[in-house]
Amino acid sequence: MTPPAITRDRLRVAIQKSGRLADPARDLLASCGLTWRESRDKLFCYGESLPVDLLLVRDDDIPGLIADGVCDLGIVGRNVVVEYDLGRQAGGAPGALEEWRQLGWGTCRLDIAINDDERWAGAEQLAGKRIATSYPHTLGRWLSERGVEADIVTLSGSVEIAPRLGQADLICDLVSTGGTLAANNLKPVETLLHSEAVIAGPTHPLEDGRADIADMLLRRMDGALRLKETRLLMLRAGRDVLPEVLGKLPEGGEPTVLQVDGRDEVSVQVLCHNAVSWQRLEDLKRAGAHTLMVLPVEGMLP
Ligand SMILES: Nc1ncnc2c1ncn2[C@@H]1O[C@H](COP(=O)(O)OP(=O)(O)OP(=O)(O)O)[C@@H](O)[C@H]1O
Ligand SMILES: O=P(O)(O)OC[C@H]1O[C@H](OP(=O)(O)OP(=O)(O)O)[C@H](O)[C@@H]1O
Ligand SMILES: [Mg+2]
Repeated sequence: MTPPAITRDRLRVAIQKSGRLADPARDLLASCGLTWRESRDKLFCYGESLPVDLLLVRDDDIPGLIADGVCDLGIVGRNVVVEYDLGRQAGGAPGALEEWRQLGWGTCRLDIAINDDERWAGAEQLAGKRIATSYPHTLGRWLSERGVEADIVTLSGSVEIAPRLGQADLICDLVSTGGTLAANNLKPVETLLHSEAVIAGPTHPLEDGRADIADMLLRRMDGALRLKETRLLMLRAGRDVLPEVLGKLPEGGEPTVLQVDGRDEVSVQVLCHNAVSWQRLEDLKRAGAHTLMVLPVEGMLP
């Protein structure tokens, strides 16, 4: 069903109310200059500094809210987006969502895992087996791509104990450290999906004033994501050792070299787009630099 055309002059972003993605999502939006006032039931945040409101929901509800046009964007795991769209497609509807940005955190995998003491010989051995999962559509696609017919047992949680309870022969679930699998005597054997948090949005561009607001938010987000890793490296050095010191700077950045008043010394500043290691600082010190400082960058306009 095509959602009705909705006209709004404020952008609405769905984020997880509580759980793994809740705090990083709020931190990211706050780093874009967003401030908000929370409703009494803590389900809605009214954007004060920008016309961007937040809806606080369970992560599973985020794709549907976007597809129905209730929200414009959402911060959610790729695993949830993919499962939702495959579910729609299984029902004959077109996919409704796209990844507008990849955020690089909330990373995990959707893996097939079997009992520790079993041998893995490939997907064919799953024929006729019962597989417990909360991702029936993603698993279904993977199996059908391999021509394997298995029995998918859909569970909403505690998937890892299904084999022990006799509900299933193996599982397909999210894995990060692998600790939960190991605690349940299971081992991962195949990865169906590599996931991370994403900005999910509709497949079509936004209309009315929301398009400009979304552009601005995404522009700020791109800047914030880039700045997160960016550091300003500052140091001092005698003019005589400057070539050696410059040779030890991280690659990429263009250093600014300033004369220090009344001394035969310079101050060097350079933007680094990756972490500056202790080893790097020691190398610079050995080359003759002193008073080295690495500072986070809060904001930047080119
Ligand atoms: N072990 C993990 N390590 C890292 N990221 C994970 C892990 N498990 C899940 N994730 C990612 O974080 C998202 C949210 O996980 P969380 O456990 O908070 O969800 P949930 O229990 O479904 O919460 P909700 O109550 O909102 O439905 C997952 O959809 C996935 O993208
Ligand atoms: O590989 P690990 O680091 O052990 O993480 C994997 C576990 O994390 C998630 O569950 P979560 O802890 O969110 O509990 P839930 O299943 O109740 O959501 C996932 O469903 C796995 O059970
Ligand atoms: Mg959920």
